[in-house]
Amino acid sequence: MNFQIFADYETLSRHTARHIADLLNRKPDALICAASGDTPVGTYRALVQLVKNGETSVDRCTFVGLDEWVGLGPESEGSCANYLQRELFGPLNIQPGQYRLFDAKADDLEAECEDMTRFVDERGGFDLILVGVGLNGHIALNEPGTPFTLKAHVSELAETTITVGQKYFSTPTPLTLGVTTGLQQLMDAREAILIASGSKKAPVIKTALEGPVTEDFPASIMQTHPNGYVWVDQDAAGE
Ligand SMILES: N[C@@H]1[C@@H](O)[C@H](O)[C@@H](COP(=O)(O)O)O[C@@H]1O
Repeated sequence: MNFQIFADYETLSRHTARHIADLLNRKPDALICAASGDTPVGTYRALVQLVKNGETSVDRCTFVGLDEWVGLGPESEGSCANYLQRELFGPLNIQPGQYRLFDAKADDLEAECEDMTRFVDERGGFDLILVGVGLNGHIALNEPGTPFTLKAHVSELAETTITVGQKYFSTPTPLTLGVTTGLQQLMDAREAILIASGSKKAPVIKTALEGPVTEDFPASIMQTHPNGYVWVDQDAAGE
């Protein structure tokens, strides 16, 4: 695993965007799993800049949304779909045929997860998965205690996730379940990048990197990824 500390959020974001651009230049039809959340905003903005400058192209790649709140769709401001459209697909002019998002309003969520897993498997797995980390150590919506061996699945949200998740919504929103990419898919991805920023994430990063590798702290799985990168800013490296 590669651990690097960057001076600030801007530098971290530019470095991560550059890494994605390098992958796209090597493999223009790459399959990329993209997180939502506050952390990757800077990375996506930097990537948009690189594309605008002609340093890379997203014309042939495919994106998969990392996770979604069950019951919410793109019309909901706090949904992952809305976020990815706003921060990534819109600014990059990504066409509808170039991405697959969880349908978290599907009647049969298990079938939706199986379908998502099939979509990824049929394309040979992820070339790159970009994730953030929750305050309880979750990756995507893989909460503490989730087996490392799961692919896409329905997850019962932890209390912290429900509380912290309110920051994405302007009015209180009931959240109970999620649909999420599984940690087996993160392990199977040819590259996995976890980014974190800010002092709130410092204890999380310490436990993820120095604690035992355990399903009780999902982010610890990064220690075992053969091409895993944990990139943080100074504040997130504080502990
Ligand atoms: N489900 C999302 C994760 O995919 C995200 O990476 C994490 C951190 O979010 P943020 O970057 O806003 O701190 O928590 C959320 O609950």
